[in-house]
Amino acid sequence: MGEIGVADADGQVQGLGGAGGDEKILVSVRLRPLNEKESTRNDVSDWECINDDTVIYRNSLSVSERSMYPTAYKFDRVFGPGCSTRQVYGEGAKEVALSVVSGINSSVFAYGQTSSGKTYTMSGITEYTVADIYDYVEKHKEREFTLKFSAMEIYNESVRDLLSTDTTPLRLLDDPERGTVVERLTEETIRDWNHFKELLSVCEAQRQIGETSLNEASSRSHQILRLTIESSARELLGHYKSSTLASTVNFVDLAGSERASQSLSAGMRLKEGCHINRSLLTLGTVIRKLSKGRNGHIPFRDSKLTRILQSSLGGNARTAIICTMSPARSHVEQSRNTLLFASCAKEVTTNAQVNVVVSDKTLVKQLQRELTRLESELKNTRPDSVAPDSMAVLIEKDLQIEKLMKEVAELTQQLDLAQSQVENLLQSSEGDRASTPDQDHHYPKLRVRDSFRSDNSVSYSLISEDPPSLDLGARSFDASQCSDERSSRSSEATFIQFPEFEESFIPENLSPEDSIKTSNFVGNGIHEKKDAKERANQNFDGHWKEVQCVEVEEPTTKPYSNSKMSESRPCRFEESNRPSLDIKTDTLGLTMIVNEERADQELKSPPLKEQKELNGLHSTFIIPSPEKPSPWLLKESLSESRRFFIRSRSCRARLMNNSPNSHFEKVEDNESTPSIGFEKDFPGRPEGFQKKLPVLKYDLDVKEFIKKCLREFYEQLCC
Ligand SMILES: Nc1ncnc2c1ncn2[C@@H]1O[C@H](COP(=O)(O)OP(=O)(O)OP(=O)(O)O)[C@@H](O)[C@H]1O
Repeated sequence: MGEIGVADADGQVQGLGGAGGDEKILVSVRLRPLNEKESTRNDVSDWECINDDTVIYRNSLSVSERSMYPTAYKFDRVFGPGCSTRQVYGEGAKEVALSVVSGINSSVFAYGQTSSGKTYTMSGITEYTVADIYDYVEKHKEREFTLKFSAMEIYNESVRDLLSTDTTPLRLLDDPERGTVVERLTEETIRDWNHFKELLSVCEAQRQIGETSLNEASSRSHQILRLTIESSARELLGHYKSSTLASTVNFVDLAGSERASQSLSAGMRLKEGCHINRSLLTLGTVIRKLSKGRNGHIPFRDSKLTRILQSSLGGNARTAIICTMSPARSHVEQSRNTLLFASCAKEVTTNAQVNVVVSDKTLVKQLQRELTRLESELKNTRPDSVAPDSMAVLIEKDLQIEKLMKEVAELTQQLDLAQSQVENLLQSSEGDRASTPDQDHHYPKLRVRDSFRSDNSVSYSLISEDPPSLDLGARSFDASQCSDERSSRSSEATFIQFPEFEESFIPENLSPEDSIKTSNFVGNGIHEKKDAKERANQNFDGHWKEVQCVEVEEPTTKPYSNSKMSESRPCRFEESNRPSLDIKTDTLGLTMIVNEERADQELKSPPLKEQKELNGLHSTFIIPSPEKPSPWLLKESLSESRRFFIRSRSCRARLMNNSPNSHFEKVEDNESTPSIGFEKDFPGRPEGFQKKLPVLKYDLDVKEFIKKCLREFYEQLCC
């Protein structure tokens, strides 16, 4: 058999013999008639069953006895001397005993003093029960029953197998499911009624019986006859169609308590009596404690009797106790003790359950079904019920961090490259300037506000990766000429210095997006963050729309033989051999593409517009130096100072002082003209710029900002 389970009794099981659950032990009292010896002694009967449940002490009690002992005892059922054993069985044990056929454990006890009729009663109850079981089996052909019988006795606190000739004491084992188990206890399957009777005879023959003064065949041991019934449905119908019910009914014939003085025991009988009384005392203690509830320690293990009967006394069993007593006055004290025991037993509650035994095959099937169900639940609930756990969040965060780190690394690399380029350019520029005589300190300082910078920021320079090619038929512009020494050394020169204005005639409606392409753009130092983009967008158009031409009146002596300037259009420079194709100038890192038509349109613009543009440039982007007046503010004095802004053929703004020989540079319109790159035009690193570069911090915010600006500028400039 497989695992033993416990289930609540359902209707089917109840129909078989009774319901389980909490219930009190069924306690009955049986008075036997006075036996021959008692009658011989003229012993009188002081006990009488006045009704079915009450027994009274008829003899008059003294005053002291009345305060100590009650005169009436009430139980579930009392049986007088005239009641038969069948009646006792039928009314005091049958219901409990037959619960075994329903899968409920049950026990029937006989408790009383020696010679009170325990063996006499229990022998009858056992046979009646087995007979009724057989009768039940005969009436329930739909189920297949198996009856197994075992018998043991506890003699002098040793367990012995009554169905075996081996007198070796049996060990008691504790099974977590079945409770106390007697090891190697013989269990015989009852074939039929006769077989059962034979087994009973074997037990009777094996049991320790001795002669005492009170009983010629006194039982000197506690006998436990155990009948186990297993049943299963022949057809797999009903709730327990695939299960087997297994339960046990115990018929317990206890050894009788005795007084050594009364039983005249001595020697072996005295020893037997001591063990009997000790185990009965433990049984009484257990019953008394159980009657007060299950709190505290219950000394089941203090004797083998209570240990074996533990489940029957307070566990998974229905229990009926029949207390036998002699009505003789001579045994009144023993009878009171029996009634006291019965009174306590009446309060004990047991909790019987239907015992379902699952076969190994059925158990495997059940486990397989349960496994399938759990797997299905797991599959169904996983997508819905499992929320993103911490691991998923961490993985996502790690991926984000990794992505950001890559971006930061790229930006850092770009910044390093740009900074290196700037350093190279600055060194080159400084080298050129160091080799150039200080001849431009008289030039008016031209300041163009850096729209990308705040007042306290490092200049935001536009540089070209390659030296700008300025020789597209245009005159070159030497940046060193348009910046005086003081301004170039000024720590406040945090502005964009346009060394060249390759294309001044940019159509007014030409947006940077369609007119400017960048070959390289590197921000050297950025301290503006959030508003940089906005200001860049706002001012970018202004730079290239309004800073179209900065010119002053034409010098008296034209320095360019191949150029002519229009007097009526002072800002105009008409070039006969102006390139017919787009003018491409890599200036400040920006390549400006203006086609010829647009340039012509611009050239044909009315002077008023140009003046307006010039004013706009003046008011917005060209800030006169506080040290020196700007040429357009001192237009009248320009002739005197001989400072001019002239326009090259490529509309390059050119700043000239009054020393044509030293400041006018004639540039031939040929391809061989050495290009004056940014490295030459760059006036030198502003002091502020030099100071602030090292403090650039590539923290995440700056890099993110740089990345953002770069990306937007690229998108705007390249589209
Ligand atoms: N109800 C009864 N009607 C008639 N005779 C009875 C009844 N009960 C017991 N007897 C008789 O009393 C005698 C003793 O009975 P029994 O052996 O059953 O007592 P006991 O309690 O088992 O004693 P012990 O504890 O010593 O074994 C027997 O001869 C038995 O026939």
